[in-house]
Amino acid sequence: MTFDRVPGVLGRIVRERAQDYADAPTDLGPARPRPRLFHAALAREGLHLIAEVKRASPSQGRIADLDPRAAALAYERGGAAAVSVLTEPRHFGGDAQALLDVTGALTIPALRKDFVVHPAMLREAAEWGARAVLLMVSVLGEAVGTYLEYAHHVGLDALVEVHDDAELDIALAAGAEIIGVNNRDLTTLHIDLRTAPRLIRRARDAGFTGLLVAESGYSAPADLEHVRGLADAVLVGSSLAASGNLERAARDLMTA
Ligand SMILES: O=C(O)c1ccccc1NCC(=O)[C@H](O)[C@H](O)COP(=O)(O)O
Repeated sequence: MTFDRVPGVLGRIVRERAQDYADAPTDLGPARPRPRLFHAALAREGLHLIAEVKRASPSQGRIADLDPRAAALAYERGGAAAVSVLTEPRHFGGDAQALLDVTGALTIPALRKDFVVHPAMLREAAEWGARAVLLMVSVLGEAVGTYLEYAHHVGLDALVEVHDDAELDIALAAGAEIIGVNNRDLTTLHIDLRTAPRLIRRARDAGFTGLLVAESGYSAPADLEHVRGLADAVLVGSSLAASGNLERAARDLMTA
């Protein structure tokens, strides 16, 4: 699979990741049971927080020198239902050890947040203790259905991310159980908080009965009013990571 058609910053990142995994074996190993712990954490009544361990990003540069384990434990104490851990090294300051440190310490489930371009990344995520992976329709296109099967094979839930109507149609056709709508256009890095509520309504109108996650750009309780009663969860990184007190920031953000 080549990624020449993926534009902008995102294109650069995914081509780098494809190069990183160019020689990795495609074998997923034996099938593992899927306990659906990430799904279960978000499926209860109400709006849940997926708090992200995010040390840097293309839009913000350096955010905070977080210790991943301490950060994730603070998020857990602050009421997060799940954590997202970046493992992309060049632009987000992530690595395998960050995920291993988090999954070794937490009781809530962890999502491996990376730019999945190769089946080996799913096998790794399972081996490193993640309960879910991010699959981006903007990167994988129609192949997201195949990657969804790979994720399930290794026992992982998948957060299938979309940003526009065409990507949502692909996620629905692929049989996604959890769809994330990213408010951030990953080509321009522009954030529009109207994107998630619009596409979430569209998914429900199309008969989608799975879980819906609103992603990116949330920093205050008032921001969440756009998605309260619509989304099952919000995925928040930069504002929490930069707060200086992750436990309190997580708790304060979700207080209606
Ligand atoms: O965050 C970025 O600048 C970025 C740039 C290019 C590709 C992906 C990027 N971020 C991934 C995400 O969408 C976020 O990490 C996640 O949704 C949390 O967003 P935020 O709360 O705005 O940090």
